[in-house]
Amino acid sequence: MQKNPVLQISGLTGGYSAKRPVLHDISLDVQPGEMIGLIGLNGAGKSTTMKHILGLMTPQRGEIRVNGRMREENPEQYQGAIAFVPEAPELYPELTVMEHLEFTARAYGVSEADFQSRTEHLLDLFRMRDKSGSLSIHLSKGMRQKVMIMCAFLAGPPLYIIDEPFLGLDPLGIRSLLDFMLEIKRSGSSILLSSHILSTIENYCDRFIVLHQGVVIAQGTLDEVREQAGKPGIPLEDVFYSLVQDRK
Ligand SMILES: Nc1ncnc2c1ncn2[C@@H]1O[C@H](COP(=O)(O)OP(=O)(O)OP(=O)(O)O)[C@@H](O)[C@H]1O
Repeated sequence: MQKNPVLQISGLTGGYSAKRPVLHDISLDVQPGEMIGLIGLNGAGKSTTMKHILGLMTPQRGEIRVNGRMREENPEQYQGAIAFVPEAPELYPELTVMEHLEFTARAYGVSEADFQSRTEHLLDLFRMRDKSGSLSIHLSKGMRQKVMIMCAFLAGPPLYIIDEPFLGLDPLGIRSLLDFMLEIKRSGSSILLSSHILSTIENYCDRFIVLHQGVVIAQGTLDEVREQAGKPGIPLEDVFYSLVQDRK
C-alpha cells in the first residue's frame, strides 16, 4: 500500500441532521493514479459522501484529508485540488461552451498554453467543436453533461469526484469519457466516481467501495470484493447483488 493517499477518509460519520446520520464510520482512501468506483443502491449515501469530501457538509465525526490536509487548514488549497462533476449538469445559461471553459481555466489558474492544448483535445474528444460558441441553454442534456466533464478535465487537479457521469451520454460519449479517465490516471491524478452501470465500470476501476445504508460493506479490487462476497469469478453486478441481498 502506498503512503500518501490523495484522499483519505477516516471514521466519517455525517449527514443532514445530527440526530440521524446518513453515513456511519466510513473509512477509505484513494491513491495517486487510482480510479475508484463508489457503488451502492439509491440512497446508500454516495452523493452525501461526495458532498462531505467537497466541503459542502461538515463531518459529525471523523476526518477527511486531501493531499494530507483537512479543509479547515487551507480551504483554498483543498478546494483547488478537487474538480467535481455533479450528476445533473449545472451551467450558466447565458455563457457559451467556450466561455465555461475559459471561466474554469481562470478559476483554477490554468496557464494559457495548457488551456489551448487541453481545450483542443477535449473539444475533439467529446465532439463538441461545432458547439463551442453555443449558449448552454441551446445544448442537449448530454451535451450539457459533456461541458461539465470538459470543465473538470480542463482544471487538471489531482482529484476528480465524479457523480454518475454516464447518464445522458451517448455510447461514443461514454467511450470517450472512459478513455479520457484512463489518460487522467496515467497522468497521476485520481478519480472517485459513483455509478450504477456496473458492467461499464467493472473493467476500468482499480478498486471498488460498496456502500450500503451509509456503511462500507466491502472494498477492494474486483477479486477482493468477489472474495468478500464469497463469489469468485462472477461479474461485479452479481457480486454487488449478492452483497446487498445478504444485508436487506
Ligand atoms: N438534502 C437532504 N436532506 C435530508 N436527507 C437527504 C438529503 N439528500 C439525501 N438525503 C438522504 O440521505 C440518504 C443518502 O442519500 P444520497 O443522496 O447520498 O444517496 P445516493 O447513494 O447518492 O443515491 P442515488 O444512487 O439515488 O443518487 C438517503 O436516505 C436520502 O434520503
